[in-house]
Amino acid sequence: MIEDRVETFDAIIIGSGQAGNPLALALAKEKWKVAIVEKGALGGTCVNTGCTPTKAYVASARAAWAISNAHNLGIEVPKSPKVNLKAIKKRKDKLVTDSRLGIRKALADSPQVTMIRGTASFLDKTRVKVGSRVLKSYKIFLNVGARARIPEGFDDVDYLTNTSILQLDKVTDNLIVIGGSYIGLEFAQIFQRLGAKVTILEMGNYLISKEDQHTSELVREVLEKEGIKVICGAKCMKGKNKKSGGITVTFEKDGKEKKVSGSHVLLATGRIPNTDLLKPEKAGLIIDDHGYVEVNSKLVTNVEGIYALGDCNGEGAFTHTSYNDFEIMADQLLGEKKRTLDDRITNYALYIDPPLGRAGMTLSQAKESGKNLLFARMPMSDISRAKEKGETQGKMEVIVDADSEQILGAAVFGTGGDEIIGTFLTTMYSKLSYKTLMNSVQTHPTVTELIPTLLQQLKKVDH
Ligand SMILES: Cc1cc2nc3c(=O)[nH]c(=O)nc-3n(C[C@H](O)[C@H](O)[C@H](O)COP(=O)(O)OP(=O)(O)OC[C@H]3O[C@@H](n4cnc5c(N)ncnc54)[C@H](O)[C@@H]3O)c2cc1C
Ligand SMILES: NC(=O)c1ccc[n+]([C@@H]2O[C@H](COP(=O)([O-])OP(=O)(O)OC[C@H]3O[C@@H](n4cnc5c(N)ncnc54)[C@H](O)[C@@H]3O)[C@@H](O)[C@H]2O)c1
Repeated sequence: MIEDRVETFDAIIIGSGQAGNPLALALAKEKWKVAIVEKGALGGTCVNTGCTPTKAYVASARAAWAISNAHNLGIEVPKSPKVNLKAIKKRKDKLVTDSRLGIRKALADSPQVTMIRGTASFLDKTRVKVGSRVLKSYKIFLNVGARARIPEGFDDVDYLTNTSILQLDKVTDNLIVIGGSYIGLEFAQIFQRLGAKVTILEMGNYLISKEDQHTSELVREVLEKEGIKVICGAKCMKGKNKKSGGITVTFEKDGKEKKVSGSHVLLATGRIPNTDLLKPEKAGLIIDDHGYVEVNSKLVTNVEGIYALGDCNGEGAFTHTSYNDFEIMADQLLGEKKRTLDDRITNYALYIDPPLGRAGMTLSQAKESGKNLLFARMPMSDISRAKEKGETQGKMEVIVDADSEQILGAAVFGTGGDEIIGTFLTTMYSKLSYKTLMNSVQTHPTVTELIPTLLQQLKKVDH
């Protein structure tokens, strides 16, 4: 009888991602008996195939770029740098392994936590199957993340994804990147800087289409200046392995069929949530058309006792949003029950170099809100610190609600943009008037010291 074999827990967590691990530890600390189920490597996407490895590669690519461009700062480098992808990968693998081992140790050190390896799927709304084991709980937390979406027409091709490209130990000759958004642009610049010839094919008319067109055009300029070929309005239809090696991609542009060939192709065409593996219908869970589990602002699904956190709930697709889901969940279960998704202000960075830091609304989104707006923009080329560094590409801009005086959104695309954006974000979370920031004295010489100057230039926006 199945009931004889059932193992019962106070909580079952499916997925050892950016929300699952801290939640397991927080619940265990309060003496809950917790099972955490993981089918792959501990730490999920961020640690193994996402943020950590890509940002390690961004650092190596930046070093290669700095050496190639050192003559601009008066340093003569005798010959072009030699890139050793094996060594770059080894450094990345150590960072990943250290992080993974840290998670394994933290979970193993907690006697209240049982780690179960395998793929979990629902039997019903309180029971989950993992191999031959059956687990039961009245509280089940889904943190199953997402995987690369493979578009139709590429099934029979030797394509790369964010996972397999990180296993290469030789830089590709010609890399075709399909998808001009976060994943595509970061890998495109990494590989171009490491010595590959890169072509980006993007279906939309602009790169990173979630941003304002002005930002998108500046990003394109930066990438093209480094030698990356960008083709927008290119819907990729299929790929074909060439007999002589390499791959040909067929795409449609302006109603015409075109082809481009390369030694490798990276599919960066979005992500699909791993909810299909859960057999969610057996628990009666509502899954939307894109595969996300629907949740309310407290992360509760339509089924009592089942919660969804991280990328799989469609409420954010970043490590910090997944971790914030953990914080909300912990507060709802163990704390003051005050934190919800409604408190979160959108923010992220695109880690090309220079990075794009973003907080809150874009200008187009702000215009759609119907509010009275103030807006200011300043090119990085006006900023002393950027000139001194010889890194003057990009801009800084801010949008303010003219009535409440609160900052609605900001973008810092330029040297240090991923860190500087935090100044705007903190002001937004503090609900301060922009004038507080405008009247602050910032350290010289920094890019941040120009934020007060930027705010002095705010002008009314005509809708
Ligand atoms: C290339 C790349 C770069 C990125 N860079 C950044 C960045 O710089 N900054 C940033 O904020 N975000 C970045 N992200 C996004 C970030 O990695 C994710 O948003 C983050 O990892 C949150 O994921 P999660 O917690 O929802 O789940 P994940 O970390 O994806 O974990 C889900 C886990 O669940 C497991 N699982 C799935 N189904 C089952 C099942 N049925 N049974 C058992 N286990 C299961 C999976 O194996 C996985 O380990 C990047 C993503 C990619 C792909
Ligand atoms: N810096 C970061 O924080 C970071 C970095 C990487 C990834 N991420 C996360 O990962 C998520 C996924 O990123 P992503 O870039 O894969 O997905 P995305 O959904 O943002 O972009 C996919 C792109 O592929 C294009 N595309 C789709 N099919 C195509 C086709 N057939 N031909 C040509 N173009 C096509 C789309 O138009 C789109 O621009 C992001 O939402 C982000 O949250 C974050």
